[in-house]
Order: sequence, then C-alpha cells, then structure tokens
Amino acid sequence: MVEVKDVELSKDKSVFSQLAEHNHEKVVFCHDHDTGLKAIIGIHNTVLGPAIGGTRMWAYASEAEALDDVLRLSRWMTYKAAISGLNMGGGSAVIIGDAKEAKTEALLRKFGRFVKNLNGAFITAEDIGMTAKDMEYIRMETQHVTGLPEAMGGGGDPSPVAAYGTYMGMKAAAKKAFGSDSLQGKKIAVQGVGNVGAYLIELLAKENVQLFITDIYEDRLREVSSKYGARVVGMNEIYGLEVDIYAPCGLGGTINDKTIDRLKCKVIAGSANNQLRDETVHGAALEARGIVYAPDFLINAGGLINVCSELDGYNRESAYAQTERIYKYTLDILDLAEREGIHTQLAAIKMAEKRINNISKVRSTY
Ligand SMILES: NC(=O)c1ccc[n+]([C@@H]2O[C@H](COP(=O)([O-])OP(=O)(O)OC[C@H]3O[C@@H](n4cnc5c(N)ncnc54)[C@H](O)[C@@H]3O)[C@@H](O)[C@H]2O)c1
Repeated sequence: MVEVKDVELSKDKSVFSQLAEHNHEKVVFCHDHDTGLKAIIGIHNTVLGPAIGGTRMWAYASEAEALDDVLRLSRWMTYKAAISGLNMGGGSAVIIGDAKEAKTEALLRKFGRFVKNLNGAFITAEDIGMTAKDMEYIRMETQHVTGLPEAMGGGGDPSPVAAYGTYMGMKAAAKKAFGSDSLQGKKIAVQGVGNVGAYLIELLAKENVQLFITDIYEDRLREVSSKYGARVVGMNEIYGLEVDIYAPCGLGGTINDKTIDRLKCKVIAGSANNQLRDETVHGAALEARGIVYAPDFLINAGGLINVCSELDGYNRESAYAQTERIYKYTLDILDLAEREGIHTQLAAIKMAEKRINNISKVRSTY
C-alpha cells in the first residue's frame, strides 16, 4: 500500500482555486484499494486536441506536492504542444509511490483502466519512474499510450529527435546573437551528457565546435570526452566558463539566483525542462544581461513531436522534418521578444496562447 501523508492539499488554496489559477480543465483523482493505486491525472487544455503528457511515478512527500506537480507539468505540455504546431492539448499524470517498491503489474494496469475511461481525452507516455515495460502494462488496458518501442509499432527512443530540435533551436539562437547560425569554432558548454546531451554533442561535434562537458557520472564523462574530444569541467565550474553557448541538458532550475551572475555566455539553449528557476524573474534577468535564451519547452519539443507522430502511424522522416521547424519557430519568438521588449520565455508563452485562443474560435475542448 502506498503511504502518503494525508495533508490538506494546500494551506491557503482550495483545489478549485488551484485549477482556476492557470485555467486547468480537469483533474481526475484515481484510487484503487486492491492495488494501492493513488494517481492524479491533470488535463490543462484540450482546445487543440487530446491532452498528451507523461506519467510520472514518484514518492511525493504529500498529496499537495503531487497535485502541484501534475498541474505544473500539464500546463507546460499545453504550451509545448501548441508552440510546436501540434494538434494536441496538455496533460500529465502522477502515480504516488516509490517506483522501486510500490510498482506492480496490477497497479499499472489499474492506472491504464483510468486512462481508458477518459476515452482518449488523455494520451500518456513514459516519464520519471516509469520504464518501457511499465508502459506496456498500461497499454494492455488502453490504447491511449504513446512513446512505445519500435517492436510495438512505436517510434522508440525519442532522445535523438529531442537532441535534433535542441540543436535547431541553438542554431536559431546563435543566428540572433552572433549574426550567423554556423556554430563552427564556438565554445559550447553542455551540462549533462545523458541521452539527449550525448546526441546533441554528436551533432555539435560535426560543426567543429569546442566542447566543454560536465555530469554527475564520471564514467559517462570519460566515454563522451574520449569520443568527441570534449574537455571535462567541474559541475560548479561550468557556470563561470568563458563560453559562447551554455546548453543545460541535465535537470531543471539551473538558471537561478546563484548562477545567473556567473554566466559569461551569449546564448542559452539546452534540452532540460524548466531551466529557469523562476520564469518571470530569471527570464527578465537574462534579457537584462543580453543573453539570448532559447525557450526550453520549445527547443526540447522534438521528443514530444516524435511520440505524437506515433499516433498517425510512426514515420521517422516526418518526425525529423517537423522537428526541424523548431529553427524557424525559435527565430520567430526571439524576434517577437525583441519587438515587444519582453523576455523570450514570455514571448514563447504568448505565442502558444495566441494559437490556442485562435483555435478556440473553432472548438473549445476535445
Ligand atoms: N529524453 C527526451 O526525449 C527528452 C525530451 C525533452 C526534454 N528532455 C529533458 O532533457 C533533460 C535530459 O534528458 P535525458 O533523457 O538526457 O536524461 P538523462 O537522465 O539520460 O541524462 C541527464 C544527465 O544529466 C546529468 N545531470 C543531472 N543534473 C546535473 C547537474 N546539475 N550537473 C551535471 N550533470 C547533471 C545526469 O547525471 C545525467 O547523466 C531532462 O531535463 C529531460 O526532462 C528529455
């Protein structure tokens, strides 16, 4: 049985006022006594199409924390899908519990039944705490699952496509900052050489850049460094490096009060989600420092584009072609930010909201 502290969802906010804050459409609390399932499915916006988003399994300290996570994640999925030109809305799910201990086939399949009952209004994929095998269990109960292995007719690992979109976004940001999208000779610091980071480095190495890398795992660093001739730097050292481009490809929140004044780069473009600790404060601070920030939820959308392309019968070529458009979308957003004198993350949100508002004249929900 999953043990979660039973606390008030929030000290000062009711569930409905939390939904109202960012205009979430629907939240489904899923409970099953026999399997111990406690899950929350959050549907933020379905104007453009069914809500898509990952299912995360995490040992949240409280129900309030789980709800907060699902509301936050689902909202960003709306923006990510809208700005990438996808006909999809934003959603997300969290299963409360320790993925190493509480996960069973029955629990996952029960969760699949809840997804099924939403009749396609929510389509899910793998996120933190979930594996491809877990998604196969969910798939046994509902067809509304994507991001499946190639053997099951899916697109397989989305990381190379996510890296390609990040690379496109980085080139667009370089064009804005340096007047050319060629990265030749540029000094680029990549933080996190996991799945996406390593594929990004492979693309960058072809452009003859000077690479600086850091990661928590030394064996991974050694491998990437010897393969691409990248210089290994310390995890804290990376922020103060004299580089042209900083690419956060590890965890979110690395652009914060402690790091922002140390940055010497002219461009930030990486795959990590939620790079700005506080999107308003740190988005504006980057603008004030003249650093071109390529909005994370736009340039890392290649992964989402890849899993969405499964829904119409997976085609790798078309997933890459759609991802390539991130170059143009990034330039459009950087231009909009300049024209309106706003920071680039805000410009990206505005552009996503504009598309949703326009299409809401055609239809209001899925
Ligand atoms: N995989 C995808 O398709 C995809 C798509 C969109 C966005 N993203 C985002 O991109 C980021 C990377 O995803 P991934 O799939 O490559 O994950 P991953 O777990 O394979 O790799 C992340 C790497 O970053 C390292 N890392 C974490 N924090 C670090 C820090 N502070 N300093 C240095 N290294 C650090 C980790 O050790 C790990 O090697 C994540 O934020 C993820 O949410 C991934």
